[in-house]
Amino acid sequence: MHPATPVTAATVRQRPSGMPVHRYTPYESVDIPDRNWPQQRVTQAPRWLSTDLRDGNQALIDPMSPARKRAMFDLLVSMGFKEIEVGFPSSGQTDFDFVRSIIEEDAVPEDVTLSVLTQAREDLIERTVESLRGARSATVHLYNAAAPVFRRVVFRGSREDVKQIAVDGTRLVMEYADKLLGPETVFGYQYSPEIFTDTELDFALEICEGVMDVWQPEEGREIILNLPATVERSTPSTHADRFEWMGRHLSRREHVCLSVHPHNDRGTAVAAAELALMAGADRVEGCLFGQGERTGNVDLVTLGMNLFSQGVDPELDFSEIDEIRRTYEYCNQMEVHPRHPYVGDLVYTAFSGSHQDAIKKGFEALEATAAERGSAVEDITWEVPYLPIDPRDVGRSYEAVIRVNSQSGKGGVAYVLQQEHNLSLPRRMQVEFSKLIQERSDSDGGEITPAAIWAAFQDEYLPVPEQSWGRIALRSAQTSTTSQGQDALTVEATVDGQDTVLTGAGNGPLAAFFDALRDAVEVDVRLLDYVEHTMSEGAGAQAAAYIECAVDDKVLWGMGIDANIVRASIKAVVSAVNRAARP
Ligand SMILES: CC(=O)SCCNC(=O)CCNC(=O)[C@H](O)C(C)(C)COP(=O)(O)OP(=O)(O)OC[C@H]1O[C@@H](n2cnc3c(N)ncnc32)[C@H](O)[C@@H]1OP(=O)(O)O
Ligand SMILES: CC(C)C(=O)C(=O)O
Ligand SMILES: [Mg+2]
Repeated sequence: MHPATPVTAATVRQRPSGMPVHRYTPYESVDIPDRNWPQQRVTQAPRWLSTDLRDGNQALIDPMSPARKRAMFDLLVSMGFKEIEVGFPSSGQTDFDFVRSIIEEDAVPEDVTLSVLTQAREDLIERTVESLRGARSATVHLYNAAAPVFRRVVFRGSREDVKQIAVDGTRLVMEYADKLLGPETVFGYQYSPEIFTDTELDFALEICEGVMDVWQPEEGREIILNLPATVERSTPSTHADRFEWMGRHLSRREHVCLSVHPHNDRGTAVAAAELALMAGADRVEGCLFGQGERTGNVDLVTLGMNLFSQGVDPELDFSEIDEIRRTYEYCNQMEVHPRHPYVGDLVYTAFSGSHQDAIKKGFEALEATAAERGSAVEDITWEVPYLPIDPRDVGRSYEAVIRVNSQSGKGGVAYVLQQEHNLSLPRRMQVEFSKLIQERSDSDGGEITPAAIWAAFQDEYLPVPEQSWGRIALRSAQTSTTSQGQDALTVEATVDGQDTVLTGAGNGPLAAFFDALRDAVEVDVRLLDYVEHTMSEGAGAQAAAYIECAVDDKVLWGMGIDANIVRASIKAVVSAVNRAARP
C-alpha cells in the first residue's frame, strides 16, 4: 500500500506574499455582543429604490443619453419599482431636463416617487427642488460625507461643522420645497451621511439626530435615513452590527425608514444588504446587475431573485430577465457577465458529467412527482440538483441547461437526445454512445452542439440511405405465421452489395430474423436486452426500438425507428450487425 503522507500545518508551507500589507488597517468591530440579527429571517421584500439613473449613471464613461435614460426609467417602472432616483439635477442641463421631461410628459405613474440627489449647498438645493415642480410625489435626497478623513481633507472642519452642513442643508431643502413646490406634490426627504462605513457610529447617530430635529419626523411624515457603504470596507457581518446598533439608538425609529446602500468593493454587497435587512433595514438602494461606482452598487436583480428562490415575493418582476438585461445593456453600454447570477448566459448550464446526470434525474423525478399528484410541474416545489431556480421562471428555456464537451458524461448526451429527439436511450446504450462522443470531443476539443450529437448518433445507429454503410441495407420486411405456429419473416435487403431475400422462422419476429441472418449472412446474433417506446402520440407516431445483442463475439447496441414496431426492431438488429463489422 502507498504510505499516506498527511497534509498538516507542518507540511503546508505557504510563504509571505511580499505585498505591502502594512499599509492597511483592520476594520473596527462593533461592541454588540447581544446582537439579534443572526436569528432574523427576511420574510418580505424590502422597499426598493433603483439608483440606476443616478449612482449607476454617474459611473458610466458615457453617461446615458436622454433616450437611454428614458428607456431605463420605463423599464424600472415596468418591473415594479416605486422609488426611483432619477438623477442629480443640479449637476447639469441633461439631468435637469430629464427630470423635467418625465414630469411634463406625465411618464411617472401615480404610485411612483421620484428621488433626486443633491449636495448640501444652497444653489444646488434650489436647482434640485426646482426640477421637481409639478411632480406628484418626490423626495429630495441630501448627502454630505461624515467620515474623519472627509472632515479633515474635504470639509476641513470639526464634527460640529460637518453636522451643521447637514442640518443647514435640511433646513434649506424644506424652505425651497415650501417656496417652489405646490400642493400637488407630496414631498419627502432623505438624508445620507456619506461614507457611513468609515464614520464613527456615535457621530453618524449624532448627525442623523440633528437632521431629524430639523425635519421633525412624525406620523405621516417619515424621514429616510440612508446609511451608505460608499466604499465597502467591512465584512457583511460587521456591516449588519452597525445597522443593528443604529436601529437600537435612533430616536423616533418608528418614523424612520432605515435604508441600506451597499457598494461592492469587497465583492460582498449582496450579503451586506441581506444581513442589513436582517439587522432591521427597511429599504435597499442599488442598481440592476450591480452597475455603479467602481465595483458597482448592490445588484438588485440578485437580491430580488435571492428572495424569490427562498419563496419570498420580491415585489419586482424578473420574469423576462433577458429583456431586462437587453435594456440594461443598451442603456449602460455595459455587458452582463456570462456567470452573473440568475441572468448570465452560462448560469443555467451544466457541462460536467455528474451535474448533467443529476439534473436529468432531477427533471425526471419532478415529472414523476407531478404525475403522481396530478398537478402540473409548474405547480410543485422546485427541486432539481444544481439548478437553484427553474430557468423558465425568468423566461429562459431548458435548451442551454445541458451542453456537452469533453467533461460531459452519459447523462448530458442522453438529455440532449431526449429533449431534442424524444429518444430515451437505455442506460448501457447511453454509456456506449457517450464514449463515442467523448472520443470526438477529446480529439476535436471544445463543445459538441446538439446538432453534432444528433449527426453522430444518426451516423452510428441510423445511417440514412444516402450515406449508409455496413453489410446490410434493409428494404422491406414482412411477417407471417408458419403451419407450426411460429413467426416467419421475409426480409428484402442488400447484403454485401447484392440484392437478397432473407427468410427465417422462430419464436417471434426477432428470433425469425436471427435465424435468417445465421443462414444467409453467416452472423450469429443473440438478444441480450430489448427496449421500445413511442416517440410521439397519435396517428403517424414513430416508435423507437433499442436492442442490445451479441453479434458473434461483440456485444453492442442497435437502434431503429419506424411507424411499425416490428420493423423498428428489425432495423435495430440491422444497426447492431452493421456496427459490429464497422472498423
Ligand atoms: C458617493 C456619491 O455617489 S455622491 C454623488 C456624487 N455624484 C456627483 O458628484 C455627480 C454630480 N456632481 C457634479 O456634477 C458636480 O459635483 C456639481 C455640479 C454638483 C458641483 O460641482 P462643483 O461646484 O464644481 O463642486 P464639486 O462637486 O467639485 O465639490 C467641491 C466642493 O463642494 C463641497 N462639497 C462636496 N460635497 C458636498 C456636500 N455633499 N455638501 C456640501 N458641500 C459639498 C466640497 O467641500 C467642495 O467645497 P470647496 O470648493 O469649498 O472646497
Ligand atoms: C450619495 C450616497 C448615498 C452614495 O451614493 C454613496 O454614499 O455611495
Ligand atoms: Mg453610492
